[in-house]
Amino acid sequence: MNLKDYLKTNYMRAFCVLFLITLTQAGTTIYTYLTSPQLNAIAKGKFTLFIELLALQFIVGQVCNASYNFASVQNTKQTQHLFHQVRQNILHHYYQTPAKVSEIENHLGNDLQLIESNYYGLFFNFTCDLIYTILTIGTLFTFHWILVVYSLLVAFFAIIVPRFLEKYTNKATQEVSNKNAHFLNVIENWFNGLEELRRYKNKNILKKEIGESSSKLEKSEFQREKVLTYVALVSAIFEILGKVGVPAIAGILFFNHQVNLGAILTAGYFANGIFYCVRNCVSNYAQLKSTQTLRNRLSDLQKVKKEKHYDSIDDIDEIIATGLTVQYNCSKKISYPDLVIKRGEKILLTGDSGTGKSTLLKVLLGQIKPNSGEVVYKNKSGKIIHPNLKRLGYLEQELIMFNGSILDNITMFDSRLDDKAKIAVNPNAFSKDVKNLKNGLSTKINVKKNILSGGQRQKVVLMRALVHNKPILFLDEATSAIDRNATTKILRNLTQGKQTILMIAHNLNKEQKDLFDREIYLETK
Ligand SMILES: Nc1ncnc2c1ncn2[C@@H]1O[C@H](COP(=O)(O)OP(=O)(O)OP(=O)(O)O)[C@@H](O)[C@H]1O
Repeated sequence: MNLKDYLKTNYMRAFCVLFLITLTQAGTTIYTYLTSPQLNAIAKGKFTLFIELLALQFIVGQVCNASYNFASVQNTKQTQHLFHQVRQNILHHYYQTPAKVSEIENHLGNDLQLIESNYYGLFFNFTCDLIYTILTIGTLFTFHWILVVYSLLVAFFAIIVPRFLEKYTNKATQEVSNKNAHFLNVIENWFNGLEELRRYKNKNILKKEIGESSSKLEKSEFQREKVLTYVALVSAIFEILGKVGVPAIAGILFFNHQVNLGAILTAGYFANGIFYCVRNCVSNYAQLKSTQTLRNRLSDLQKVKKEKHYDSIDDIDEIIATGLTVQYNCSKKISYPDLVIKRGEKILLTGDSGTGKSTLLKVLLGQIKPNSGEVVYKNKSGKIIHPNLKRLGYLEQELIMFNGSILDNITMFDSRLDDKAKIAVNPNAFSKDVKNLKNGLSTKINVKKNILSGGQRQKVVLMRALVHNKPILFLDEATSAIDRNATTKILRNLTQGKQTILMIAHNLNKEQKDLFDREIYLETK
């Protein structure tokens, strides 16, 4: 994210902002310059000329006022438009590459805010100050070239010295972003379990964890402010040198009859303006640069990744897993028997708790890389293919619902599947549930206030996979919250279909188990 992106958002508007800023600053220079002929008119007793110059100053002042405010509004419009695009691009990135909610929140919230106030907002002020400085130093020529040389010399040092501190400001800003990401992460982790903490009266752990993270964020904010203050401090030394030096030189030139009386006062005004702006430019520039790492990171997030070519999931004829082992950090190694799952097979996966059933589904789905062994997908002619595993049907234990109607949650907002979804209701034992809901399938779901029971949610998510014709379904305890009769009905429907099914389930009765082609039992080793 940089100036080019700002310009690209709308070239015409960006040009308009630049034009208005230049107009404002040229006006401000003329406004100050008029003080010199006004003083000379007073010294020479020309009252009418003095009043005319005063009136001209008034008009110029009003023009500056109007153009500055208009530029400011247009700048805000341009920046917000750019941010809207950035947010869209980042969302696209996270659609392709999943991440923690807190990380996404940090980028879309805090980081963008930081860039808005410390980059685009500052750039506007920086440009105003820079244009004013150039115009004013140029105007000093009309008084005496020595004033220009002195101003340029002091301005040069005022700019160059603080640049050495740049790398520290950059580092400090990055640190604030990291600490903020960590803070949001801690909040997400601990507040998810707030109800449970209340139940067991565990306020202290919440206070401790959030407190520690908040304190680190506070320290990093303070450190950043400290570094920026040092930059401002160094800049202020040169500002004073310039503000005092220019009128002093103008005074010497006056006593040597090189400039008139008005020039002393006006050069003093200009010096105030120049060195105030130079100081602002320097500290603003340091802040602008301090956002560079962050801006680069957000730019990277906006790069559109080329979609990989995948084979169709409909071509999968066989899944073969050989020599699989998985070792999590803090638990013992899980070894799996070799597996061959043929197209259309209905397999029940059972075993004691913790034997690695859910982990196996995640390995087959490519979510977990095994420590050894491999999973290959083959087509009808026995050739290894590379399907997009994210497209396979998968029902996790944690069910994801969206704000929308129950029908939307089944069709995933694709109204072309409405009829299919309505047909799926009966064989999936959902008819009774629909009758009990006031608006049937049109009943709205709010994810924050879930109105569906655990079993009803399982039925909705199962129907979601079925109406989307997923050729392979991995089901992780997909019927665990559904009553026995309804489960039998659902399993009967499921096992009569063409899909390949690998389903983890506990406590199925014989009748239910017999619906499957075979059972894989994972043993504790
Ligand atoms: N994300 C993880 N990090 C560390 N260890 C994990 C993780 N997920 C699972 N495990 C460990 O791996 C082992 C297998 O877990 P898994 O959830 O696959 O078992 P399971 O057979 O599905 O259990 P259950 O029937 O109770 O759902 C367990 O010992 C568990 O503690």
